[in-house]
Amino acid sequence: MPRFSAHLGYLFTDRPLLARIDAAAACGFQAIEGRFPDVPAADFKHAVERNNLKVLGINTPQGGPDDFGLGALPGRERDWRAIFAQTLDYVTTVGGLAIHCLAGKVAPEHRRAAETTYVENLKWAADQAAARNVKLYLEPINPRDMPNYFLSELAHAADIIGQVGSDNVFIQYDFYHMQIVGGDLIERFKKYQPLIAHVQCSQVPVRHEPDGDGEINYPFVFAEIDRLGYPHWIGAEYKPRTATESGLAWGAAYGLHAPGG
Ligand SMILES: O=C(O)[C@H](O)C(=O)CO
Ligand SMILES: [Mg+2]
Repeated sequence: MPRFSAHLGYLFTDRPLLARIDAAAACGFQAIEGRFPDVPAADFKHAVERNNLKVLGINTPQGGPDDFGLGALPGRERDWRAIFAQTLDYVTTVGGLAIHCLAGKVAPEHRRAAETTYVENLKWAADQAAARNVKLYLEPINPRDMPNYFLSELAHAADIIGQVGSDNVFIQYDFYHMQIVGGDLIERFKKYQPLIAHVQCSQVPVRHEPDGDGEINYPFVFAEIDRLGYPHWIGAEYKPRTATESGLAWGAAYGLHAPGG
């Protein structure tokens, strides 16, 4: 049976972060994930515990306003180590499982250097994380939404993981990005399944609820990955059409509901 986690960077965004945690639990989510939190870790932990939720992955901070992560940025290695250490401390304090290592945006002429930087940064980070029982996730993000983002291809993510050579680095397979960059969602999921430790969902072309209004047949996708033995969570990472609570019909079969429903 598919299990869903609420991505707090996308759902319930009409309220502050700690109230989003309460709202996710009230709607039947049993786990949360998201961007680097803008509240102290102790407050986050308290909100998670009072709602009996699991914390899955947290992103590394984005860096400066023009960055989308620092993991692959040549010359920013010290900054990367600092934000990674900050994220690892946060994740372990709140009992989280993983860190999504944002790669950052890289101009075409710097991609070769960026590859070396990303691999070396991840080797260092994978050791740090493994020592504290935290996994690392890499997520290919489509270049239509995020031009110049270093990691947009699934095969590239798998290749980077091979170069890092750690058994603590995995793919975060977001069906939204995967549909835009290549489609063939289930065959590619099967091919890389041993490396996939988390998936996320939203509709295409508009990134809204994973319901019937779009390119992806989610009831089929959810049933199929379940049949294939996918044991991990599915992150609900979409932009609700209106209030998050009024758009949960897609999740009724999986225990999601409006508060009190
Ligand atoms: O944009 C995405 O799909 C990533 O999952 C993310 O968390 C970036 O903030
Ligand atoms: Mg995603």
